[in-house]
Amino acid sequence: MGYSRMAKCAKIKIKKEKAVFEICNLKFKNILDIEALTIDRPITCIIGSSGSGKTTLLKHLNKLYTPDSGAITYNGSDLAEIPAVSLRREVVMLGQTPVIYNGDLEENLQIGLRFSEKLPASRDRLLNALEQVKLNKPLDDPCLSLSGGEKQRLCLARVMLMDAEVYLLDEPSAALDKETERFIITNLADFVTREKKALIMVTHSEEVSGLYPEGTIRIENGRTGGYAHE
Ligand SMILES: Nc1ncnc2c1ncn2[C@@H]1O[C@H](COP(=O)(O)OP(=O)(O)OP(=O)(O)O)[C@@H](O)[C@H]1O
Repeated sequence: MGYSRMAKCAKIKIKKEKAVFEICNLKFKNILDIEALTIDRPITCIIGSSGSGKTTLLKHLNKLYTPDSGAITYNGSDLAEIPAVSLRREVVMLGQTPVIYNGDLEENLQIGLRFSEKLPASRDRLLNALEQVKLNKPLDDPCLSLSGGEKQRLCLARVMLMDAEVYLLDEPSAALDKETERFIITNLADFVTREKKALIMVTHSEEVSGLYPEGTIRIENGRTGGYAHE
């Protein structure tokens, strides 16, 4: 990227305590065209109509997609220079479709830690994670018979165990009723705030984005003007 384009973005950069992601002149196919975006609040909700590019943006933050042009930095380092495996130890993503493996709840909870070469969690931590997502099932219960919402909650518990710095969640409450949604999202938000981590979630739920008006970013036709309350 030319120096002048970076300088232009630097000028409009908003100084905050900790900039998590900064995006500058990102173009991707005809889907995203983001001139400048800083994502630096503890809780960020990405909203916008279907097909507007929300998931595509989230995938860029996890290096599942690479911009055609432009740059993304994570805490000041160019994402292009960070190996995907290292990034994903700190920045974990939960996609729209819950992925459940053969086996019981315990195996499904531990597998995220195993994939990222972290130590297994104790039984107490596993039970606590299930409590956080309101899933009252024994650890040795098989998973394949869980309902859609239960599978989604199990996957949420799995990522919460990862002790990441940033959680990227794509419609984490899509399969949940309103009461469970509120319980789980506020629990998650309390957890990331308490632990000084960041939560970036794509959501269609006005109940969820309504809880965090200052953290809401609207994206339409692949473009965004940043946080609604700058
Ligand atoms: N790798 C890709 N190649 C080509 N087109 C893609 C690719 N990924 C997504 N798209 C298209 O880009 C557009 C934006 O998709 P995206 O999944 O980011 O939307 P979204 O805002 O998350 O939508 P929804 O709310 O329905 O989940 C869609 O038209 C989609 O078909």
